[in-house]
Amino acid sequence: MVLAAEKVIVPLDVSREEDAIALLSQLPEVQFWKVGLELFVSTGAGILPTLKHRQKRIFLDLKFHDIPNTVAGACRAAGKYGVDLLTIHATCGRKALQAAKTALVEGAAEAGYPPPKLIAITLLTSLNSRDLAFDLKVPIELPEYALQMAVLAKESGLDGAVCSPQEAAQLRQVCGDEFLLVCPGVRPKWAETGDQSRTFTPSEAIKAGADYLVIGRPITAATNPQEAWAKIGDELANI
Ligand SMILES: O=C(O)c1cc(=O)[nH]c(=O)n1[C@@H]1O[C@H](COP(=O)(O)O)[C@@H](O)[C@H]1O
Repeated sequence: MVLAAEKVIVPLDVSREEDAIALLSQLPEVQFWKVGLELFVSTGAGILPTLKHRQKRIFLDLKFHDIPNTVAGACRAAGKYGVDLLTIHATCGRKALQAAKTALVEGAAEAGYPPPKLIAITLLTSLNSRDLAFDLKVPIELPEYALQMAVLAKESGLDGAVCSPQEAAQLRQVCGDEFLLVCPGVRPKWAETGDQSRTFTPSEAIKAGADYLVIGRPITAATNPQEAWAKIGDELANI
């Protein structure tokens, strides 16, 4: 039996802090929340102390992508927030990933926090094989590309990767049990796919080896978010 509260991260993809706080209140069972670009760019870091005050875990998903010196500076600053997870694109390259990890650990230590886990975006779950081949001009198969990005992250000292659940089993096999796999692109059978391309259902994603599932709109855009959360909870409880 898998508990949704231990496995599901819900993104606060809203532009107003009051809407984010309304979601926290509507979904008290959710323990792990994601703060991403929309909320952070709209309102700044103000939501983070609110989440900490409520003893929630925080995934700060700012998807850094820059040169080593710049990502290191951003990671040092992010480490001071006391978050649990932080994202960077694997395509920053080895030197930037290594510098980011070092700076993140130092920043957290300076603020008296344990080191957050730094996880690498392998290939956004909205992209498909055609996008990769024809637009991004990457001449290798999509699963192999995602795997190589995860291997780069692991070799660079990162703690895990963000991947589609469709690639989770292969990444788990190659990167090992300690490597954290966080999977967006999760859609219950009853939910719309929207802009996600590489999806699995919650139970398929867990069975494939995901440590955490990021599930947003199927819950947060539902007419009744509490009911949607409960349905996902039932699906996971029956694995
Ligand atoms: O880093 C992420 O969390 C992320 C990576 C990725 O490849 N795909 C992806 O959808 N995400 C995030 O996961 C969330 C998915 O939300 P829904 O599509 O509403 O379930 C969004 O907040 C995205 O920013």
